[in-house]
Amino acid sequence: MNIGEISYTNIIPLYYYLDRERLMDDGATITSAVPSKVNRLMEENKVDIGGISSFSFGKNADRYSLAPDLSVSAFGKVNSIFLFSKYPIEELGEKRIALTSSSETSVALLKVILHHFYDVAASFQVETPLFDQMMEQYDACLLIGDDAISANRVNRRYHVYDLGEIWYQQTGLPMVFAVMAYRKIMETEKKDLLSYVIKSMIESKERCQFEKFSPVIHKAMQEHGGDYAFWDSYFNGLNYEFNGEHEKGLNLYFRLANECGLLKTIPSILKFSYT
Ligand SMILES: C=C(O[C@@H]1C=C(C(=O)O)C=C[C@H]1O)C(=O)O
Repeated sequence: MNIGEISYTNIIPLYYYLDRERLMDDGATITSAVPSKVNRLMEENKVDIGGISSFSFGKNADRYSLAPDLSVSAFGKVNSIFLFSKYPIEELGEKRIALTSSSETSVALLKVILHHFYDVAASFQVETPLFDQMMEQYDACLLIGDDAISANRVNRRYHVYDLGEIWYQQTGLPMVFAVMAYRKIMETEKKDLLSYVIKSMIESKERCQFEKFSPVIHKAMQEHGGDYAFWDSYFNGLNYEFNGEHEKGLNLYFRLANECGLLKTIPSILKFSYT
């Protein structure tokens, strides 16, 4: 079984306390990459379970299932998914926007937000997430994860919009950026290991929450700089659950993405076949 791990700080709590040695002994491997790559590996059957973009789950809901009680979500500001813009968001009609190649959820979310909430038709181009280059060549750019955090630290020039905040203001629902999904076939092929992995991720999350994210905050400080208070507020602003509110938020996101032509069908999802 190959486990996909998103290489961004925001998802660390779900993986932090995994017993990697035991997983290796049980024949599991872990592949770490940016969300768009984990999504692709799972589509190609090279990853069997992993944190993936919720949008990618929506595209593949016929052959994926959701692991219970796990997500990367926000009820409001997410603090790492930003649109940086030379113009106020209302004025982005006919402007050119660079989109990070690392994301699927936020790329579709930006299109949903501009179309449904601002009635703005911009043009989009996917680019490597390099802030300065993107802003040299475009009117605005979308960055996520650690790239967005670094860019926001240095930015003094551009308007900054937090997509989690806009979504929450407009809908009153949480935005689910990543889900923990697995290929349905794992339920028959690797049932025991699948149960163990999901249980371990839930335990890892709960232990991080119990410790108020302290060890994870130190890890983030070492890897990315920034002080304790910054990362403390970052992790506390994220939400790692998946309950009825998340399900409502995700269903609305899928419906609006379908109305924009981004999703062919509205996936009927969220029936956990694993318990
Ligand atoms: C909160 C975040 O959520 C991420 C956003 C994703 C996306 O846009 O596809 C995918 C996985 C999440 O880890 C972030 O990266 O800042």
